[in-house]
Amino acid sequence: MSVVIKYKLSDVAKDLNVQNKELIDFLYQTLGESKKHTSPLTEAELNHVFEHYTQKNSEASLDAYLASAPAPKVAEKDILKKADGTVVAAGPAKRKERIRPAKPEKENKPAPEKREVVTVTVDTRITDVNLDKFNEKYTELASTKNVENRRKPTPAGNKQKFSGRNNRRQQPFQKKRETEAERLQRIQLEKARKAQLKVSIPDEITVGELASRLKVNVAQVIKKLMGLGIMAAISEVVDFDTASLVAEELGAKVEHEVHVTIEERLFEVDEDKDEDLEERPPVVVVMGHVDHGKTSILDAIRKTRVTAGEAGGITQHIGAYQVTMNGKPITFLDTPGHEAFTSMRARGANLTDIAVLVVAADDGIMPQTVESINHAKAANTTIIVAINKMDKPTANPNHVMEQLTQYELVPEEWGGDTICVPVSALTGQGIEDLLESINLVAEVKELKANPHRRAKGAVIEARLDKGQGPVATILVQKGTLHQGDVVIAGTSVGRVRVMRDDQGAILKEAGPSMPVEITGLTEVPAAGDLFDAVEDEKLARELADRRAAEQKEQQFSAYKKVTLDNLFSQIAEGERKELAIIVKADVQGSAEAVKQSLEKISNDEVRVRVIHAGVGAINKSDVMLANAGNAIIIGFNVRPDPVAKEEAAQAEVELRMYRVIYDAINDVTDAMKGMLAPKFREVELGRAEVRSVFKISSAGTIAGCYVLEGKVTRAAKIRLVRDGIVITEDEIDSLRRFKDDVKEVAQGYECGIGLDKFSDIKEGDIFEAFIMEEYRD
Ligand SMILES: Nc1nc2c(ncn2[C@@H]2O[C@H](COP(=O)(O)OP(=O)(O)OP(=O)(O)O)[C@@H](O)[C@H]2O)c(=O)[nH]1
Repeated sequence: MSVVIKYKLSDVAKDLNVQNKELIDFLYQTLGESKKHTSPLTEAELNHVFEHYTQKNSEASLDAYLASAPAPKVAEKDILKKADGTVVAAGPAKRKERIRPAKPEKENKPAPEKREVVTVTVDTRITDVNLDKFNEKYTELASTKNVENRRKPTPAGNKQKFSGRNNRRQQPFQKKRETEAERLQRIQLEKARKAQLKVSIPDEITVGELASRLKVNVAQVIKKLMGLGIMAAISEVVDFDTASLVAEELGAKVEHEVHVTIEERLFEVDEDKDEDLEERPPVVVVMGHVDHGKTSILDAIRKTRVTAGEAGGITQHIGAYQVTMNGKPITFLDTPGHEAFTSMRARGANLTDIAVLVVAADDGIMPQTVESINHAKAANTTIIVAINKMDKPTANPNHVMEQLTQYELVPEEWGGDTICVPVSALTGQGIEDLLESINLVAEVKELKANPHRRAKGAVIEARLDKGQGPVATILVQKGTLHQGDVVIAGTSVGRVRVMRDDQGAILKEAGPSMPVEITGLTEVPAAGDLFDAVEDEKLARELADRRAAEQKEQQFSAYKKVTLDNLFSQIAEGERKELAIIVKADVQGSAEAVKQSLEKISNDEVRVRVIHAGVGAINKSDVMLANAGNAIIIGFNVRPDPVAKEEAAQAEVELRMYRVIYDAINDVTDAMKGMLAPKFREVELGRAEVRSVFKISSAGTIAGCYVLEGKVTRAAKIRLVRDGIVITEDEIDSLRRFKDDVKEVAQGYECGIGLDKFSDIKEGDIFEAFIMEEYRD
């Protein structure tokens, strides 16, 4: 930003004792600036001019100067004498006068040009002219003439430097000079402040806020933005890049203001680099219908490690364990059923890589098998089918495989990609095959994690031990957990005191996919809570406190679970594009029928997706699945069991019971449409022709009409059409037959119609009567 100093060119010329024209030419030639004698010169121009003339003068040499200008010398000498009261050596004084300020003459007004020269030098120096440069020049001059310099040395040496303060002698101009000095000083200060001004700008900032942070006028910011091709009003938001461009243009130093959450400060949020990733064991969950042998298979698998010669010992139940197959460890979540699985998924922790679906070979696929399939699919987990109880004579694995195909699980041997392994938990037959298959799938999945970072994972289960305090089994998902690490799990913080594996062995560290039991937490975390090893315990406690407060708050303000009542607001707010439904019915046929009918009612705004359709009472597992997938449950001719009812109430999962399919379909359809913005369409009622127009003082303009077709009702709107052009649309103010107000007038009858606002009715106008009708698709 250039600072304009209000020195007219003519004044400067006078000061420098040159012709206006000379200065004008000089500026034009050197700077390309066309100036008039009245034009004010900017600070830069003044500097330029001053430098030029100073150099010119110095080149002339003092001797020559003194010798060649006796007349002014006398005058200046006089001035000096009078102002100082002392006689100052002529030579240096002469030189000083050219560059030194203030030799005002109280009684004898000095020659104007002399005064002005001084004034200019003072002012120029006070602005940001590089004083050193001029002092240097003066030093050179002074040193060459030092011998002749007979004046008393000044305190700064025997040369006088420009100081900006040696202007005391120019009394008549004192005031003006001071004002100018102050002004220039202020400008200088402002400049200095601007140069130093540091602004911190967030990712987004309003124009007004930016201006206030830059300590400038909003108009200036808007102008700069316009320069960048951005039209933005005071309240509009600009991004960091734009704002920083503006700020820099206005001379400010920009800092990026970043809001860092506690989580960001606490957790390592950066993505792992590919080169840091290392192979990790797969995490496997065993699922299936009740009594198909989940527990037996988990036990059978656990036994393999004893037979495989691994360190045996007393196996303690820690909710997860590892076995090694062909040198490769596999982690099993020892939680039959999908409880942990779903509760974790509801919290966003997808722990499992592979689901072993246990199907009894003699029983085939049962309702909970289907649930399990749906759970696994919803979690994007690869399914391996263990066809169990192969030792039984009634085992029919082919039948199981056939059934599986109905659920898009086509066995490998039939050309699909689902591995089916016949096993017997009882005899141990096929268990190793199962483990090998798991390794195979794991290999294909290329499961990797970075062990070289702070540990991150999830709580599998937790309990309060009388002796040890809170004990939690956690699964490390990435990083390595060390004894002594500070961890935060949900609202619980603590230092890992003792860390054990599933066989009770004390560990110092645990890497990815390793399940361990830890003590040292301050409170018992919930299964499914995510845990993070952190560096800053204090910050972790702060986060835990905040989480606890948030949890409380959430309990009070109902969590926005989808219900048929709020479905629409959620759709309208763009929060919901899909309505997930779980269907439970009395018989498979109805379940299928309800499922298909529901899926058909998807519309543009929302897709209905039945994530699970099964037979039997609504159970806890349905509620958990609904909770994890934010679904509603529709029961057809079935009831929820008491546990499910309680769980649903707690988790705020909506349960809807129907006895007629049609009602269920209708409710869902209504809920989906109910919140749509109402749509209107026009319904034509009839047309009337204006045959005469009356002006009645009490009623205004009345059109005497004849109803050509349809009818005209009192509530109708009227579109007035004249020669095929719509003149206006209005409402009916009065509708009369003879003297009576009527509700409607049918085709072939005459009536008088007064419009609400429009009165410029003409004979021959056509009144089209219509109503607006709300409708739904
Ligand atoms: N013959 C035979 N019986 C088995 C086999 N596996 C399990 N069983 C039996 O089937 C019954 C149920 O086995 P569990 O392992 O408890 O089945 P589960 O799926 O864990 O059952 P829940 O935990 O109740 O859901 C037990 O009586 C087991 O002995 C097998 O391979 N062959």
